[in-house]
Amino acid sequence: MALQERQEPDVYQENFEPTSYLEYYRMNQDPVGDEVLHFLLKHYNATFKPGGLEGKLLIDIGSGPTIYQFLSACESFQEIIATDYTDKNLQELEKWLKKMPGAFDWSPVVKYVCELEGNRDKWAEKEERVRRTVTQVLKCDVLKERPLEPAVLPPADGLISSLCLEAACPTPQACRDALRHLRTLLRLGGHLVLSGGFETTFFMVGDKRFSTLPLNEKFLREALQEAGFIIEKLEKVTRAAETHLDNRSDYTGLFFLVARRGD
Ligand SMILES: C[S@@+](CC[C@H](N)C(=O)[O-])C[C@H]1O[C@@H](n2cnc3c(N)ncnc32)[C@H](O)[C@@H]1O
Repeated sequence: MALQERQEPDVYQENFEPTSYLEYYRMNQDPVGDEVLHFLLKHYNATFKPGGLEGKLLIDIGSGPTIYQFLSACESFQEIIATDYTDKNLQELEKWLKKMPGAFDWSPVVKYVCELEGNRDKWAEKEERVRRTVTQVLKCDVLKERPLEPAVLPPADGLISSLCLEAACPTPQACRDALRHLRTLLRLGGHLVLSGGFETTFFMVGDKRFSTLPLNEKFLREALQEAGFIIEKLEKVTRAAETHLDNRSDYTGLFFLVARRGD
């Protein structure tokens, strides 16, 4: 199938400012970011705790400039590869990974996850573990048949992706195709851990508005089945009343699912 040509100007390369986006993740300062973090961190912790998913290689699809999604997975995967579509996000990730000046302070979020794991004092150690485990930061485009080209990687044991597909896919068919593209990165029996918002049509990054593909449970179940995944767990939460007043995005809820790649 012909690659999805980008008609519109490259809104993410041009307008997605990592430092503006990171403002959502200043813990205890942003109700929307807190709602997302509390939900996702709880389920990442439950998914990657001892006895949960584990393996050699985990690839994060559409990492953005964030590292919260690695905090539990770094305990059960030997190597994590972060990926994103924009150069600025990849540079922001490198800033934190290499402890460069001006990097975002994730320590409140790291401490929160260490508390979930029962040892808040280990937060500095946890940060170093993430820095050791995230070995590469690669360019990614989920609309391409081979999302990570030109990089060629061994089949991953796991994929994670948070709040990316709804941002990256302009149509439902593009999302179905993206799931098929992601499947090619995963070994047979490997797991996809997918999370995001329900019914989101836009979100703001600073003063820039990004349109998104509104997802719902029915569509996700059908699209994942069509792409050859078996859903093993799907958690969801309705958006809290107090964040509905926040007009930076119109998501109605959040989902977190674990699916296995069938043969
Ligand atoms: C809402 S942000 C999510 C970032 C991060 N995963 C998180 O949990 O906050 C959406 C991300 O999707 C990325 N993106 C946009 N188009 C993409 C594409 N075609 N392929 C992969 N990622 C894309 C953007 O660069 C951005 O980092």
